[in-house]
Amino acid sequence: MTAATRLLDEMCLLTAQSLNSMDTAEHFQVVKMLGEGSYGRVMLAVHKQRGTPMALKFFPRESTSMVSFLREYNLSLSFCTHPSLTRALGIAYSTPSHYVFAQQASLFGDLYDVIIPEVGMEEDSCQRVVSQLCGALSHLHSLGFVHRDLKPENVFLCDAACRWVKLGDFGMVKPRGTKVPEMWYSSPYCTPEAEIARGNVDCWSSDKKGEDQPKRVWVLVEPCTDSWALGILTYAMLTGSHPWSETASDCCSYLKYKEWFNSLKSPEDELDVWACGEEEKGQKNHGVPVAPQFSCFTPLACSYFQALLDPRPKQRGQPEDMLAFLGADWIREAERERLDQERRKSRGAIRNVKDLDGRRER
Ligand SMILES: Nc1ncnc2c1ncn2[C@@H]1O[C@H](COP(=O)(O)OP(=O)(O)OP(=O)(O)O)[C@@H](O)[C@H]1O
Repeated sequence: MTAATRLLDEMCLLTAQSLNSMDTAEHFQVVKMLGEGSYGRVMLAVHKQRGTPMALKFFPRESTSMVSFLREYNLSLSFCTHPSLTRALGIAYSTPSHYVFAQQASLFGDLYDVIIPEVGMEEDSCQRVVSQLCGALSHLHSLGFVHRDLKPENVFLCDAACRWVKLGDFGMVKPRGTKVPEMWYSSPYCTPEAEIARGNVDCWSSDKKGEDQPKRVWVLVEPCTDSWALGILTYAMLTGSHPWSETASDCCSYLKYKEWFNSLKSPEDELDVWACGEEEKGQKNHGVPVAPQFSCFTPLACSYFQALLDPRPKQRGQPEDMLAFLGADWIREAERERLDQERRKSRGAIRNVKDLDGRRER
């Protein structure tokens, strides 16, 4: 346990004693909804006396434990001091139906809104986001916390061009080394190591009555979970799609990726492969061509993805190491022209969809 995680526990105990009940309308004018997730609704509000804008996050009391509410609030208040982390504002209270805390409001939506399906976003913007997220994650990791829920919906925008973004939603954050039950879910964001908990034959055991029960697999929380998610999120930003539909040993596109990954046996091999020409590459790469879903990327970007999307958790690259990959091209020139054209075409179409439907479904 780090000093920071001990302090977080202490602060939760102290704030539990001083959480007041309050009527939102007494102090705030609620302006509009900023977003909604599975745990809470977030409203833009203005302080009635001071005029200060803020995001109020409402957690229904019937489905939220006070402990998890206080952990999210105190973590955001005291440890999210990095400019790319969403900080709480020192206001927390309860109403008869909700627990509520106030956070800095990001007024330009979240990353989900700017990633155009099958097209992605501009490479420059993507690299700006990666650079900021590397800082935000490194900050959390250095304090001993792991975010565990990095995805487009949790990256909030402070301007339209992603010059300033903030990672938010700290509901899944856990101290590094905490024992948690491993969960597999059908998503590319799920790490390969979670497949052990997929409900496959190996994971089932018989209970006393001889009936099959899913066997819980306990694992330790590690920062490499965030590294994996950063790799998938970067792919989504650059292409508007995912490299595979689920990280599972029976998913064809994931298998193709693994075959390509395994063909690069050593770091020296890897450098050799990226240094040589297109034709040579197939041979040097032990005859395994680049996995098709990565063929639009430059060698530099391929190395970036292979570092973060390493199926071996212990060898996976850390966010702070990824800064070295920024600044040069990630998308091959021919592919970039096609994506630019698509982006110009789809801008109007996306606006129409949003105008008609409001917020897209998650
Ligand atoms: N501080 C903020 N400023 C602006 N928008 C925000 C802020 N916090 C949240 N949002 C918006 O509200 C949405 C839901 O918020 P959040 O992810 O915190 O809720 P959640 O219920 O914990 O979500 P999840 O289902 O991902 O766990 C976000 O995707 C974002 O669009």
